Amino acid sequence: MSTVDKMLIKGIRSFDPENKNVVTFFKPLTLIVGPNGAGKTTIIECLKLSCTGELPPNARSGHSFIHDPKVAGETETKGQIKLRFKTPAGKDVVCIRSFQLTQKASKMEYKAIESVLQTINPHTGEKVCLSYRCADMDREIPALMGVSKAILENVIFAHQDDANWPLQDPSTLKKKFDDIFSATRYTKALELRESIAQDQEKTESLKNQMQELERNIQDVDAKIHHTEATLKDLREIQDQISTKTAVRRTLFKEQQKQYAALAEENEDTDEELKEWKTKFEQRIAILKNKISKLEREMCDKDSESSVLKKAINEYLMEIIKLQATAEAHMSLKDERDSAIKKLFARHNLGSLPNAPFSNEAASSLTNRIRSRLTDLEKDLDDKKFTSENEKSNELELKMALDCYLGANDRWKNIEAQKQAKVDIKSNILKRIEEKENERSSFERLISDVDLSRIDERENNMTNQLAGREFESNILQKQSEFHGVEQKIKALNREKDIMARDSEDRVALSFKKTELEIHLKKHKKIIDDYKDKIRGVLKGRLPHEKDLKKEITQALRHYAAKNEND
Ligand SMILES: Nc1ncnc2c1ncn2[C@@H]1O[C@H](COP(=O)(O)OP(=O)(O)OP(=O)(O)O)[C@@H](O)[C@H]1O
Repeated sequence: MSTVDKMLIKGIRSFDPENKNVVTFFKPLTLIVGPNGAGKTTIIECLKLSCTGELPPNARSGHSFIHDPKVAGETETKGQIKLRFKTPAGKDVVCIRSFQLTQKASKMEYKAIESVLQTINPHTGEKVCLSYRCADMDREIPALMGVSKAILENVIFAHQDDANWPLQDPSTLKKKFDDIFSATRYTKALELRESIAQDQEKTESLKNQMQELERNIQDVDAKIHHTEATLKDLREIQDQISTKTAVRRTLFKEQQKQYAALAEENEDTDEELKEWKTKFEQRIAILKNKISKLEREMCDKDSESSVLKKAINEYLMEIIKLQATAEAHMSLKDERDSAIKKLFARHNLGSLPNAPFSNEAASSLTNRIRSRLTDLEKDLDDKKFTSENEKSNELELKMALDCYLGANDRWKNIEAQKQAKVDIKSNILKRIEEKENERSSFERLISDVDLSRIDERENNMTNQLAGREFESNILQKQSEFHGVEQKIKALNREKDIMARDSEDRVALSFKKTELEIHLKKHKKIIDDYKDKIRGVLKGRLPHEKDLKKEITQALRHYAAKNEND
């Protein structure tokens, strides 16, 4: 069962818009007691409005339901109802509805501002706020409470002004009852149920029909497949028949033709025909042999013809080449003739026969040209001789010119050097002049200085210096310095001696280690020899002074033994 826990009222009827007025509802019963005009009816009205969204009958479309702004001394009042209830499942839900009443110039304006539902997320424990349109909220809360809106409105939170609704006209009363008992919905549900049942029946029968049809379709499909396969086979057979018929027809036609071609009907016996057949076959074999032989011959002829074709081509190429050389020869001949003509014309060598010249004519003309050429060469040699003389003169002239040019260059160089030296000299003279000017200026400055005063100051200074006994101090410091130098020298000598000592010590330590190594080696050698002697003298080691004697005895003994052996 759904229960209402708490309600907050602000700015509704006589409830102050500034203060939060909270009403807590107790179980199993809450009594609301108060004087007239205290606000009891307002609490019920707020409960009803929260749950159903329905304003009370006397609210004048909300204008008189919200706290009057005139009473509050404002132009606008805001009202709020916050209702906390538990759903039948025990879930806490808070429903918040806010309103606003504004005093405009001529009239009041009522507005429902917002409708919010607050729930608590069971997983996180956080508040979840959902904003709703008023109409949606009015449907949502009765659904959450599990009580119909008509019961909430007309039974649970029935307003005192509407308390006589059971006495209203029958149509209104019926409607209310229908709403309360959800009669229309019930009839609708019944109708719906009936129609669903009918639909289900129809669906069942349709399903059955469908299954039957599917089965039929499957049968038909199978039949179609079977028929298709048969049809395919029949088509193949039909194709085969048509080809066979065509073959038969052609064969028949051929037979007919052969039959028509026969002059007369052969009346030979089978044996004769067989003999004729063998002969025919032999003849065919001979003919085949001939054909193959002819084919081979044809091949040979083909190869021969290809060789000949190649040769023809080569000859043709040669002919073309020869034609080209003949043409070139003719053009050379023309050139020769024109050259002869030109030479004859240039050197006035006489008359010429008509062109083209024959080879003999050309050679005689060439001889004439050659003789003319030899004459010209002779002339040339003569002229060359005279020109050589001229050349020697030219050479002399050239040498003289070269000498002149060289001398001219040298003169120019010397001139340039001379000019440079003149410039340097003028610079030096300038600097000398400047230095002389400087000197004269310094001399003038010195002449301006008072020499007598400077001398006097110098004398004073020397006197002061003499009074301070610098000389004796310098001598003393010099002797001290000498003494320190002596000490340093002595220390250096000592240092050298110590360095030499340390070197000697290092060398000594090296020698000691060497000595130890030698001693060890020596001892080892002695031990080895002692072992050997023990081995020879059967484990006996004689005293050092008898050692030599014993060894010589042993050696002799061994030598004698060896000789005897
Ligand atoms: N719009 C309004 N603004 C301010 N106050 C209003 C408004 N409308 C009604 N009131 C005041 O609210 C009070 C009405 O309260 P309500 O009728 O709830 O009281 P009650 O306790 O039910 O009284 P009763 O016992 O007579 O039924 C009145 O005092 C009325 O003057």
